[in-house]
Amino acid sequence: MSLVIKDLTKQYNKHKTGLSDYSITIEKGVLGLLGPNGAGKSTLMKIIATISKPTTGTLFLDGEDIVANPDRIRKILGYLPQDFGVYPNLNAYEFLEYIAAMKGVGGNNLRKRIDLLLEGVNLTADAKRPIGTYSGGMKQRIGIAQALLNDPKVLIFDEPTVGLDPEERVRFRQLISDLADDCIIILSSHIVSDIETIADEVAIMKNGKLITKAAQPDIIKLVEGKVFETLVDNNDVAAIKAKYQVIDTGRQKDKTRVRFISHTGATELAAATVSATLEDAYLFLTHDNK
Ligand SMILES: Nc1ncnc2c1ncn2[C@@H]1O[C@H](COP(=O)(O)OP(=O)(O)OP(=O)(O)O)[C@@H](O)[C@H]1O
Repeated sequence: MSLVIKDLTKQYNKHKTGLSDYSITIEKGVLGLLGPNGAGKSTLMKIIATISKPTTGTLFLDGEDIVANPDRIRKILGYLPQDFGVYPNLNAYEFLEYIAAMKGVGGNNLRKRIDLLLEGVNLTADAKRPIGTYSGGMKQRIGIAQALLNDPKVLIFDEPTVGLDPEERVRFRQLISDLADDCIIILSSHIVSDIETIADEVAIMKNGKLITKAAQPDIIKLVEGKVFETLVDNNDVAAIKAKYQVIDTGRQKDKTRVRFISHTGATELAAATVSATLEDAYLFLTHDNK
């Protein structure tokens, strides 16, 4: 299965561009979308979910035009939007039955499927109380369950880990990795460590454009050898910030540990290269002076 997106542009109005000449090919497995606010992640996901139409450009799923024939993807789609709304008076069972009816999912196995999904998102014990009484994280988990109702082959999760506690993040990761062999899974997050642990490939976006898409090790390679750490007096941090892209700082007794990027080394500082992470690469690639 492959989703081929070519030269996609979404112009919301004269001044607002959601995506600009965006091309990407997405295969089976988990693709993580990383990008700062307004990068165009939700816009891309809405267009793939056929909620929104591109201004120009094409999307083909296994060779079929999904802008012209949205039903082709809708039948096999699971989608968790960023602003997922629930019906507060329904309990989890009733809500999932309602969504199943909307999606045309039925049959003898529906009850069993709902039970399995509720178990998968750890909501079995709370399934009979109104969703309006749920915490933010529990609502997010019912959102994840509804996206999986129709046994989808294309799964789109916009910020799925928002509101989830660490234990539930692990559970979500497990759920996704069980599905990844068989599906295209696209998910966005602001949290680099979430993407790092879930995604096979990462697409880094900024200002409606794709900066790069590759397997994680290949993205990290782009900054390997350029990431340094040094321990300096607290008063010296500002001078380093003025000269280099500082990724992170942390207090260490009466000094400050500074992690920064340099293309040419930093011989004036007693700095050593350290092994790069996805977060280093992400911050480097989306830095304003890039
Ligand atoms: N309905 C809309 N009308 C006008 N402009 C919009 C609309 N939706 C999004 N935009 C603009 O399109 C650009 C991309 O927004 P989008 O929501 O896709 O980014 P994002 O990467 O998902 O951001 P975030 O991480 O904040 O959710 C932004 O400049 C945004 O203001």
